[in-house]
Amino acid sequence: MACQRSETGNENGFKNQPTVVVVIPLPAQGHITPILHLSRHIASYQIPVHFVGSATHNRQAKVRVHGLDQPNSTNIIFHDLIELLPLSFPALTPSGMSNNFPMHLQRLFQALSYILRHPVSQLLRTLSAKFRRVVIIHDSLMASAVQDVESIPNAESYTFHTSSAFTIFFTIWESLVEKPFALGPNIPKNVPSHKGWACPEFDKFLAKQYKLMSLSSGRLYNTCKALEGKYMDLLAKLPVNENKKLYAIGPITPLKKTSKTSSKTRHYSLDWLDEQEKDSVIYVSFGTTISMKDEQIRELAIGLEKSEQKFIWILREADKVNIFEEENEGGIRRGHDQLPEGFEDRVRNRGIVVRDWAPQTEILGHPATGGFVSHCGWNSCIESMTMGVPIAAWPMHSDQPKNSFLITEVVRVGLVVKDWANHKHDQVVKSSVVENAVRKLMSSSQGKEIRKKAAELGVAVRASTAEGVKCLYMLYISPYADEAAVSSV
Ligand SMILES: O=c1ccn([C@@H]2O[C@H](COP(=O)(O)OP(=O)(O)O[C@H]3O[C@H](CO)[C@@H](O)[C@H](O)[C@H]3O)[C@@H](O)[C@H]2O)c(=O)[nH]1
Repeated sequence: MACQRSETGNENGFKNQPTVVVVIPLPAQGHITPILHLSRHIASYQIPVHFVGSATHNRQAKVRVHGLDQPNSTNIIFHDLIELLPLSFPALTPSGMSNNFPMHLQRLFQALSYILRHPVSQLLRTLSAKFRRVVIIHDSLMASAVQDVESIPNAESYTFHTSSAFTIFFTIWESLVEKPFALGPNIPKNVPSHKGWACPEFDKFLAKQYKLMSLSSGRLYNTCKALEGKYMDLLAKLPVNENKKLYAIGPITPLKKTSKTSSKTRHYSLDWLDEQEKDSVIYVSFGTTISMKDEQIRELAIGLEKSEQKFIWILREADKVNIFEEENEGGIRRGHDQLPEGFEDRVRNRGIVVRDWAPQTEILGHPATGGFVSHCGWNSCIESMTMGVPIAAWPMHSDQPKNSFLITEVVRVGLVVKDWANHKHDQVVKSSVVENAVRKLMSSSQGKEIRKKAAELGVAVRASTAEGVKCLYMLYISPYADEAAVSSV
């Protein structure tokens, strides 16, 4: 390796190193998690990583990541660039979009992407005086915060996309009035449109960030060729990506095998899974931006009960702007009122409802987990596909309908809970629909076929980790490493 490991793990210990990396996540869990995993990968090359955010969101990153105590984590230096969030973030008035869209986070995104610009710029200047090369990796929605990169000669920025290549390609494609080329015969034509799945304010913000992305030297995607090679090729052909380097660096999810040995820190859901048969449990979770209506929670509970399948259900509120505020308690729902009376007693031997932060990747990696009811946030999708677990897709907003289409119609490792093309977004999904979807995935011959396909895809996706690692290696080390070192990775 070209770089030496620092003994101290602090900034001063890296003075003689050629490269430093600065990462800037969007302040939402679905964006913080992948950029933190990416930071750990980079840090494992003995490159210092400066992780930038508000004090609140940096704390959130550290509290919720599973396994930050790995040795290379000492190479990650957190910068609380603003102490406390200086503004209050009331929800914007919804204007005709899906009820599920996280409007309260939208105001936070807008504010932070601008507030961070000045302190980020100062940090970059300090680092540029100490290191030969400053590499900035920013979330695709935080381009505003890094726009001063242009004025720093030894700095270059890369855009990190946290959604699928498929969704990003079709979102851009949809927005192009004049199509720059024809789509081939094997490219689906009936991909769900973005319209109605977000909100006009978000679309305006997205357009602004995408415009500023022209300043970056390349794009990083949390995907791999085995999964989305075709869509990476299409992205490369888009005019917006002309002269840009595109890297499929995924999967960046840690490929941690679930250990059977119990420990004090091990989550109780994993101990419960140890008692269950292989592929017998369905995991139910809707990420960190969705609060279901009480009526929907009841229908889901009845559907799970009637399906007679074993389950782990993560029942949480959407994250608020500050997850540590007392009234939010990190998304934990207070009381059990939303569940049908006696529900938890009746399902005691075959289901558990989890209200705290669950170790999702370990649950998905457990041999007893045989299916996943998911909203199709991209992290959940790629974590599930990496672990070879099939998905019952229940998209709610933003990129989720397109991700769901990719899972169910393109790579075919899942089935839809509901036909969303003909469904009002805020309409309650009935218990019978949930029951049928869960049964189909867990105990029908069609479900068995899908599970087999998901297991095969999992093997290919896990094998791609080496390819993703090579991409990262070339991105961060190659200007200073010899060819032999590059090809040996
Ligand atoms: O108890 C929990 C709940 C969630 N997670 C993790 O939290 C992340 C959630 O991410 P994701 O599945 O992508 O869902 P969201 O939180 O909804 O993600 C937002 O960000 C994603 C990435 O851009 C988008 O694809 C989604 O639509 C958007 O809602 C995943 O890594 C999960 O493993 C846990 O570890 N434990």
